[in-house]
Amino acid sequence: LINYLSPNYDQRIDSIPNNNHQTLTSVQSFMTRIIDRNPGENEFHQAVHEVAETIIPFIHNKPQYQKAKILERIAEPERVIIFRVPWMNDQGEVEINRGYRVQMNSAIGPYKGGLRFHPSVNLSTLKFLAFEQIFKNSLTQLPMGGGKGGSDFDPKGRSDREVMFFCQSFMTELFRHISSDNDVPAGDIGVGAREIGFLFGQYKRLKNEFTGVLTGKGASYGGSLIRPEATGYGVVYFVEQMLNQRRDSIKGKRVVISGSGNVAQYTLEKCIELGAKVVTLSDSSGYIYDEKGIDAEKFAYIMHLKNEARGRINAYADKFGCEFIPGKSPWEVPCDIALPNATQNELSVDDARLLIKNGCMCVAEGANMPCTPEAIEVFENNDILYAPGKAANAGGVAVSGLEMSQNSLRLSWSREEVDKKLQEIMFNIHSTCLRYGHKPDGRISYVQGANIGGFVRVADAMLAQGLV
Ligand SMILES: NC(=O)C1=CN([C@@H]2O[C@H](COP(=O)(O)OP(=O)(O)OC[C@H]3O[C@@H](n4cnc5c(N)ncnc54)[C@H](O)[C@@H]3O)[C@@H](O)[C@H]2O)C=CC1
Ligand SMILES: O=C(O)CCC(=O)C(=O)O
Repeated sequence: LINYLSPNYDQRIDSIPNNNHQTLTSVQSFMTRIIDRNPGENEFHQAVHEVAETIIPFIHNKPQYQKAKILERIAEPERVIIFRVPWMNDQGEVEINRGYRVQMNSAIGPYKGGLRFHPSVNLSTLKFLAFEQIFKNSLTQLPMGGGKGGSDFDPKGRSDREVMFFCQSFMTELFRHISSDNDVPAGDIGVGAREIGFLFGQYKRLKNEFTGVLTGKGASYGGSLIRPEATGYGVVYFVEQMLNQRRDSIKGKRVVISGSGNVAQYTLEKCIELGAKVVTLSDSSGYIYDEKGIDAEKFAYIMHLKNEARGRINAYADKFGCEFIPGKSPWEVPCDIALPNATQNELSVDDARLLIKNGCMCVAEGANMPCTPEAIEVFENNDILYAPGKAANAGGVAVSGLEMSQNSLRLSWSREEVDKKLQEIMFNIHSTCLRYGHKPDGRISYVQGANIGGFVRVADAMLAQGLV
């Protein structure tokens, strides 16, 4: 618990409406219970604490939510499935991984959220992601509950054949727990178009039916146009909304991006399109720094490098003659806007201070929970435009929701239609953040706005549905 209580915690919590010492005590006792019930799950504690800090003051004078223990119930998964995934590698050896699906909350729709294949995957990571997903999905205003799943399988360095065998074995257990009306997985780290294709093929074979049970499918078999682009584009649409609040825009801004996967790629593309200069990308080996800026031609190379050749980011530096900084994150590079798009807790309090010192004025999370709680506190205390992932990166799951609608209708909408809906959804999420994010001093906290805006809809649905 101490980890999450930073030195000026009292001061920070005092700035929230309806707050008093009782509120602080309530957050502490709530978190003590969460930590006792979920020992060792640090990422989950971190995600729940960030939400509790804003929701407990909000429900202070709302006895209906307190009496029904809505927050306590939201922090308890409805169901967790853990299973063995045996498969055979190219050398003919048996390998065993662990598969998971966390079905967190279905108050407003079927469980919805991605699958992550990465060696770091464990229950704590997936519970934090599934918990975040509840609020994010609610903010989209689409009928989607919260879920997340995955495996400690590492697709890196595996042949297509090995990835296919793994996906088939994973789905051979998962298929009995999901369906288009009860749980609809999608991609996340390590799960892209290739993996979704293999997973969908096996589901169809086992169930003998063609349904929209996964999103992020290829366009030729029911996928929505713009779904691959949606998370990254949505991040940039959200940044543009935040900057507009200050009568500013992204055009001409210097942008630092971490990651080079799906979210980073399409964030980069939209930044280029809107006239920003992106100077970095990264992967787990380090970052590239291209002072000239990454243009459309270089973007095409990255798409090939990461999605087809499946190479490392230093190949970009070799090809275009720029710097590669091994083992480091790009936050030391001066910028106007920082977009952490790789993974959780990749941006520390020291990184946050350095970014501000170097002139950064806006941070939006393409990744889930990439900034540590202490880094977020520094951003908010310094009046940096800071958008949490559950608001800024909601475009991906929003277009997944639109893919589900198209599958149900057995129709497909044009790129323009989907992109227009995506822009509207990001605009509405931004408005929701403004509506619920006002602090007593007149400033906007996007953290507070996103948490409360996401909570209300789920909480009201839970109240209406009784004690389930
Ligand atoms: N794909 C989607 O639609 C959505 C993804 N997200 C989040 O965005 C983030 C990135 O996901 P994707 O781009 O989909 O995955 P991806 O697998 O396409 O790319 C992940 C990127 O992060 C980097 N990375 C992973 N672990 C790292 C580490 N420990 N240190 C440094 N770099 C690391 C990888 O090298 C890669 O560049 C994740 O936090 C994910 O949960 C959020 C919303 C939707
Ligand atoms: O598109 C989806 O269902 C999942 C997206 C996702 O995993 C996320 O928003 O973090």
